[in-house]
Amino acid sequence: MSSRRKSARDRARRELGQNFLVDRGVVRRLVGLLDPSPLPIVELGAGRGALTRELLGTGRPVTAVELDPHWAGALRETCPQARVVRCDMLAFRFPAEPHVVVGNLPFGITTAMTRRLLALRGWSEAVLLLQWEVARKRSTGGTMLTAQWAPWYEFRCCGRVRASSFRPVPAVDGGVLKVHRRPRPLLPLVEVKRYQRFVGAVFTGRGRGLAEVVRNVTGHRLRGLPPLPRDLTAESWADLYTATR
Ligand SMILES: C[S@@+](CC[C@H](N)C(=O)[O-])C[C@H]1O[C@@H](n2cnc3c(N)ncnc32)[C@H](O)[C@@H]1O
Repeated sequence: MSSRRKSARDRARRELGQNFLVDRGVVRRLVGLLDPSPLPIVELGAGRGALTRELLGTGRPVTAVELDPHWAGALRETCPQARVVRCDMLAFRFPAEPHVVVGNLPFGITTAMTRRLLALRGWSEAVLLLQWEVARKRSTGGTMLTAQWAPWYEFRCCGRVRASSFRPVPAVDGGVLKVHRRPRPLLPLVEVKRYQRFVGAVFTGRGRGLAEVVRNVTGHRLRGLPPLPRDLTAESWADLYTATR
């Protein structure tokens, strides 16, 4: 490879968060986390196709989304059974029919992509490989984003992935976040905007402890609240919202 092409590849690797999975065990683990179903799979950031090949092995239709023209072209050759779409995952038009989502996401856009996914309606489960700390916090309700969607989704951390499982090796370990759309949401979807404003106000509100914050935000004096917003379960967020509307 010429040095010009090599430096263009190096730049893409950095700018597009190209840390490719090289551990087959991790690849199998990720695909094994999908619930058994015939639903088509959308893979976000397919890269060299380590996950794509394993996903195709399930026999389900696979759409592989990849922004880098080099790897999108290579995927068309190496994974001809997949539908390869070269585009930005943040602008990709997700299928209208039911599907599931899998992705080893580029670390730089994990929050933006997770936010976008949560606002979409067509998928039923997502298996996402993120930075370990992000996967851990999202699954424990410790982030505002998780709390804002908890009545409609279940978030579960499915373990850590060592940095040595990627090439090049990233600075931090990865973590697997599995998100399920709740078949029976804890609040009706029409409440989503109002509920999310409420959670935002509680997370950023003034006061010593959750009870005081809730009183400042809503005027309601409630007993028995845990000390911090992150201590609330999805059910308690929904109950708190209902009790203070
Ligand atoms: C962490 S790598 C994962 C690659 C492959 N799935 C694997 O596990 O080895 C992330 C991939 O997402 C691609 N990517 C980065 N930004 C993207 C974007 N905005 N839209 C689509 N793909 C993107 C990168 O080019 C890279 O191939």
